[in-house]
Amino acid sequence: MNDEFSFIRSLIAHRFVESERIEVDVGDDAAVVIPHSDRSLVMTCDTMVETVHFLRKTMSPADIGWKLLASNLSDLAAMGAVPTYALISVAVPPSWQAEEVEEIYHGIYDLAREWKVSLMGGDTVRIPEYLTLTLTLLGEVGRGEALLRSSAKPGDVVFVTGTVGDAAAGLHLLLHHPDQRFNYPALVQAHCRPNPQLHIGKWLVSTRFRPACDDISDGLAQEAWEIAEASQVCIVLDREKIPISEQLLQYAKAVGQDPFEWVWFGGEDYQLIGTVRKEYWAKLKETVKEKGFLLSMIGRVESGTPQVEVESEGIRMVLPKRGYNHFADR
Ligand SMILES: Nc1ncnc2c1ncn2[C@@H]1O[C@H](COP(=O)(O)OP(=O)(O)O)[C@@H](O)[C@H]1O
Ligand SMILES: Cc1ncc(C[n+]2csc(CCOP(=O)(O)OP(=O)(O)O)c2C)c(N)n1
Ligand SMILES: [Mg+2]
Ligand SMILES: [Mg+2]
Ligand SMILES: [Mg+2]
Repeated sequence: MNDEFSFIRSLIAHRFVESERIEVDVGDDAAVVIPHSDRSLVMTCDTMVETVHFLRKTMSPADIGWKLLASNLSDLAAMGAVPTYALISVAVPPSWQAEEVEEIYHGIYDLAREWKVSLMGGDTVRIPEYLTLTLTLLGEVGRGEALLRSSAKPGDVVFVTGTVGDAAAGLHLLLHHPDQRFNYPALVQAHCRPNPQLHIGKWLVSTRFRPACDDISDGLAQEAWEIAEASQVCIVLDREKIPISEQLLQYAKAVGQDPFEWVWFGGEDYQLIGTVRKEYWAKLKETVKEKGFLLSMIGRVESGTPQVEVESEGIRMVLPKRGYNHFADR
């Protein structure tokens, strides 16, 4: 890598672009697109840092690219939005080769193609030590239709998509028992190649039931707390109803770990947690089967102190407001 400009050209050579609304493409000082006049613009941004979000031994370059876009798509899914354009900033240290960064872009493009996200530009700089990637993602949603953390109401049903805790168990496996990776493919997949739940987010908007919604990046407990606080309600989760995968239970048993540590506090599941009026739940559940989505009822919303409680065998306890926290040790 001895020329910044030819490096950028090689990175964007294979990008996915699909839009009739592009006025000025990559290559000028900034990109220009024509907005949809009747839709709201949705914006999000998430970063991945080597040693904090990945290590060379936990994820391949293509996995890192995929997950960078997936984590951003997941935030749009949580808003019920449809993704459109992305910008990527890469800060490359001397320990990473140009070919490896190109591999990262291949991972990004694989997922970008799936969701028709056009890469409209970015930035490329050097950094002394650790590879750092930031993706800014734009999307759209109908005016006033975005799903909010603040719309949970007493009486609502709490739901979650997919299974939870797999990504954290996958990380444990990749760090401590990498030789076991082929025995637990779902855990490795959950950590390295999460699938953002955009179909479900978009469908939730289309029902017009106005559910509350949040994506699970920092852990089920943390995200449930975010909804409880934003909506000023008490969320009661039923421990026995939390969807946990067979592989997670098997792996936890094999390595003598408490599966619920990963389920509640692990994070990076990129599933959606939300709440919806009780009378709409039955209708949601019907459509879910037809569409092949996995959506589980895991609790209820009550009035009272804004907090999250767990109920198990008739006993209720406050679930600690704990999850992944970048500054927990400061
Ligand atoms: N450094 C920052 N400057 C401005 N806004 C930020 C910054 N970091 C986070 N935010 C905003 O704070 C909110 C919560 O961020 P975060 O916890 O990262 O959300 P998520 O877990 O959904 O990615 C978002 O609206 C995000 O855009
Ligand atoms: C090497 C390594 N150590 C620890 C983790 C676990 N981890 C890192 S960041 C994170 C939470 C999600 O990232 P964050 O930047 O907080 O995303 P956001 O909530 O902003 O979407 C977790 C569980 C990891 N993925 N890799
Ligand atoms: Mg974030
Ligand atoms: Mg989020
Ligand atoms: Mg996020």
